[in-house]
Amino acid sequence: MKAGLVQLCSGDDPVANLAATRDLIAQAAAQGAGFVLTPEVTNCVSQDRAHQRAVLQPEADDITLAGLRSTARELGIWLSIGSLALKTQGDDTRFANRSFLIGPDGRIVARYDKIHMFDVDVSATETFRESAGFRPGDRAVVAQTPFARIGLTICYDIRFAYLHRALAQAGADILLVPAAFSPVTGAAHWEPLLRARAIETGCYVLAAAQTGSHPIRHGKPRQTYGHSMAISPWGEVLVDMELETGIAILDLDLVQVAQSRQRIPALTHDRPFESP
Ligand SMILES: O=C(O)CNC(=O)[C@H](CS)NC(=O)CCC(=O)C(=O)O
Repeated sequence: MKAGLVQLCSGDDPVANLAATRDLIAQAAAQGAGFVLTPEVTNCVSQDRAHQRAVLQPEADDITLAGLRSTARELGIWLSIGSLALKTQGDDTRFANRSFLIGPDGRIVARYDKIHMFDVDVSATETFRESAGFRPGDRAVVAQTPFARIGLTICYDIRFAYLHRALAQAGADILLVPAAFSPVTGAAHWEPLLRARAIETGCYVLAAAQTGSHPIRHGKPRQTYGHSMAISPWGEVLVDMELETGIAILDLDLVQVAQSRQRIPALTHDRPFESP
């Protein structure tokens, strides 16, 4: 199976983002990818709540979800929509940051709501309060496909080793890490975090990222780190897309998952211990 990473510079207009995303997915499929991945918030990069209220939709009406399900069906590919910002139902009116795995028939095979919220003061000028706009999920997800079992995570989740360990121990061969990482924390932490999660779990780690200066017309400008990456189950960097938007294709060899875990079976060596 060939995988294709799509690196985007989404703005705050879902219509424009959908067109750009479909174009790159089609390029990846044309180059042989049977499994294509897009970044976090593929449909809309925005921190302007009023704008989000105006353009975001609930899952049932979302144009990006409907459009990309058609794309997956037309191209006959597996598609990870890294995430969509969506309106939710119920008393908690915050948005969902939700990832979807789409089958080659356009069916939704799995969905996952980001669990860990990026509520962080990176510096005096760079502060994030994701939980002010988004409501966290509370359920980890491993999806079965004919080629692999796939563990879903989103962005800041990468800092929580226990989630990745739980996904791998539940059978995941591949961990997905769609992201919109901050340039500052990306330069300091992105690659070692991805490599650590691959080494600890013996999983492939596939990380499609947002990159660059986003075309945002409402509210605060936003930059992201880029560097979409693929990491082998042994921890090697197979792909680093640097800063440009576009696609990268790689071969997935699931035998390497078993081989890595045979060499270092740490995943099966948990021990009970008293809390400190
Ligand atoms: O707000 C949105 O549009 C969608 N959500 C995101 O972009 C999220 C929250 S701001 N970004 C991250 O989790 C970056 C994590 C990160 O950079 C780190 O862990 O260092």
